[in-house]
Amino acid sequence: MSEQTSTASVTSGSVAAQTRSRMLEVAGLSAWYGEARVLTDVSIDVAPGKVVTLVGRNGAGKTTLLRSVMGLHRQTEGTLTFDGADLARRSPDARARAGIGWVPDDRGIYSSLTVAENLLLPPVVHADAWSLEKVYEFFPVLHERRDFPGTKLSGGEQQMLAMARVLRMGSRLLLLDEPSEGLAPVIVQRIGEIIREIKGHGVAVLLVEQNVKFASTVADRHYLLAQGKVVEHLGNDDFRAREGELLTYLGM
Ligand SMILES: Nc1ncnc2c1ncn2[C@@H]1O[C@H](COP(=O)(O)OP(=O)(O)OP(=O)(O)O)[C@@H](O)[C@H]1O
Repeated sequence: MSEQTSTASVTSGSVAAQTRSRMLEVAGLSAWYGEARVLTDVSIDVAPGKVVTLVGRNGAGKTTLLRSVMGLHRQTEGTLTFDGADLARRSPDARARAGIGWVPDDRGIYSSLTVAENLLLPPVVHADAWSLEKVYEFFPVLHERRDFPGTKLSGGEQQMLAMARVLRMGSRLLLLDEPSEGLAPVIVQRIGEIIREIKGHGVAVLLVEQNVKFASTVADRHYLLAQGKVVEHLGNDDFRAREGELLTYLGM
């Protein structure tokens, strides 16, 4: 898949032509680390209740894109809007208050705190915040483990806790960085079910994922990143149809 042909299919693809309601809109985003440009003119969008993935090889720029949306990476150009409001000058805290929830790849669980304390520590930042009861109803395993310290949780439980924590804060857009990484297949399947259920609550998800099979079970659309550029934009049916090609391209 050469970058040239791929770019052509972006502009001619049916997905690009669709009109979608946009919760998050990233337009013409470029990002640098010092002199090194790692994102070039990236434009993506995510609608409420939809899951959109960023797929690409290591170093393609996926995490930098998520961090730029959260305001954790600031050496950028381009526009970022959330619910129609410009995010550019807002701090990560202000973006969280607007309803963007960051779930890092290391999950960021406080190991010395219990599950309940991890859930209750961050402030509720938005009126759409899930109550603790709703969180426990949705994630029964967190209720069972509510008095366990973070250190005693499995990787899958930590991932659920990290997602639950931002839902309790009131996030309406979850930024998930490789949620399936390092988890057993059966747990990955459960995380997939949770992501699909979250959609039903109107929550949007922007998901960085290298696991193409997993991505195809949860997502509505996919952006393929290569060397900091969007080289493909595919609906999930096209993504599934081209799964073999994409796996080869990703070196999997
Ligand atoms: N703190 C940093 N300083 C300098 N360069 C960085 C830094 N973080 C990432 N990079 C570089 O930016 C590019 C994009 O990295 P990024 O982590 O966004 O990619 P990725 O697609 O998420 O890959 P991975 O899955 O390996 O994290 C890579 O070339 C990486 O080496």
